[in-house]
Amino acid sequence: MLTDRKPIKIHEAIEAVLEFAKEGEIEYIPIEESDNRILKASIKADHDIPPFDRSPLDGFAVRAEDTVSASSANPIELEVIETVGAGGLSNSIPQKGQAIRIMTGAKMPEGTDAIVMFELTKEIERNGKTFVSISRKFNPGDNISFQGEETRSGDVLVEAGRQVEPGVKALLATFGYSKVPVAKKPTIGVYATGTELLDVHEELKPGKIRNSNSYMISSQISKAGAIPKYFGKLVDDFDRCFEAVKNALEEVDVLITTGGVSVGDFDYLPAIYEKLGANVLFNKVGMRPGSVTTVAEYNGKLLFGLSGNPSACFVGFELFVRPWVQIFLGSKKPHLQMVHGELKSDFPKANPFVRFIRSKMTIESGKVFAEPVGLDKSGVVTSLANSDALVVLPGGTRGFQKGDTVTILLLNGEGGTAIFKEKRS
Ligand SMILES: Nc1nc2c(c(=O)[nH]1)N[C@H]1C(S)=C(S)[C@@H](COP(=O)(O)OP(=O)(O)OC[C@H]3O[C@@H](n4cnc5c(N)ncnc54)[C@H](O)[C@@H]3O)O[C@H]1N2
Ligand code: MOO
Ligand SMILES: [Mg+2]
Repeated sequence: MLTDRKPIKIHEAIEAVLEFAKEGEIEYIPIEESDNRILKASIKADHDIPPFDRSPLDGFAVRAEDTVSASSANPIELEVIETVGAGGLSNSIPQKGQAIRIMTGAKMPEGTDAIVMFELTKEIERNGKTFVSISRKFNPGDNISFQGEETRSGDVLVEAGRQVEPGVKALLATFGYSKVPVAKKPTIGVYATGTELLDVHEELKPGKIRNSNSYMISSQISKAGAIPKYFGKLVDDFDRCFEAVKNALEEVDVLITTGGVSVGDFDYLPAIYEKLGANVLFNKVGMRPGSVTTVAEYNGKLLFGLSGNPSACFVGFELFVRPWVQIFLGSKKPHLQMVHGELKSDFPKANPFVRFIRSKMTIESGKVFAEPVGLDKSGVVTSLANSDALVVLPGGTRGFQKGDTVTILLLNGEGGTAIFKEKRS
């Protein structure tokens, strides 16, 4: 067993993984299924918005010149010759002294050049005809929503690499994208290793625990935008694990294993990588939790050997696997978003290595705070349910106090452009 492992820096490990990053192919999917997918092409306006001059009000389309002499002392009357609703078109061209009743969104009738809202008018019925009384002057162009005033044909409205959110979806629909060009999702295989693991439906037995990692990791894979393919759990048996890993690799873009990656007698992943002839990028990282995270490459495919300890497994995924997925999808912000904020409680433990503390982020009076949650050990699972951020405490430090400014990595949200880089180690 290889026990003299040399830890590398976190950013070096991330960079080593991203040497094997590649962008996936494009696929066209129905707009209804495009939520949260990443656009592979920018959205370009292929027509003006609005596409025609239209009324922004319910009222009357008039010839402005007819209103020149109108005042409250001297209102003018125009004959209403037609009514047009949104989606309809006028059939007549108003002549001097005539107007068209018009609704919001309807195309401006030919021959009219101003809109007067209902509230500024009075309607009069006389001799079977309808007239509208107007008591002020309107200028040509008053209250018209002009063609192209919002967007011109040819304008790029959303860049490739953006996620489809409700506002983006509105544009996709506006420009007729019934099929949306998005990045094809990579498939990421998951094997949980460990003779101690029970299935979720099984009763606890002495010495055994339920397998939580594969569910957690599958969920992290989906959240990162990829497709999880869970192959099952494996007992710690070299030959069975070797065959399983080798075969699974053929079916996926990336393979994650959890557990069996440290220096124990039954930690077989390092020997499996060796027998495979895989190129091990690193097998120890200067961080806690997740120090045993090992990444290997075989025929251009990455094998992530994440720790069996749930918190270490979680952090290993977020730091190393997530950016690979995000780049595959074409995201321009593949890393966890980094902010600075105030520590909400003391953290007295010394940190020989950089420490990622599961934390809850809050914003109070416009200031960012982070509060460590739960027990800070790599085997802990409960704190994960209550964290939405990782507080990063630098290595070589003797603990931190409430009120100290710290770096915080956000687990939710749109991601960031910068790779986390430790200042000291
Ligand atoms: N002599 C040393 N021992 C250990 C070292 C070391 O440097 N020297 N590192 C420790 C650290 S740090 C970690 S982290 C763990 C990593 O161990 P492995 O990745 O080999 O994982 P396992 O040994 O298989 O399991 C560790 C732990 O996690 C539990 N586990 C495993 N799989 C699951 C799962 N699917 N769901 C929930 N929990 C799981 C397992 O039962 C163990 O308790 O090594 C330390 N040892
Ligand atoms: O790899 Mo272990 O999680 O450092 O804590
Ligand atoms: Mg182990």
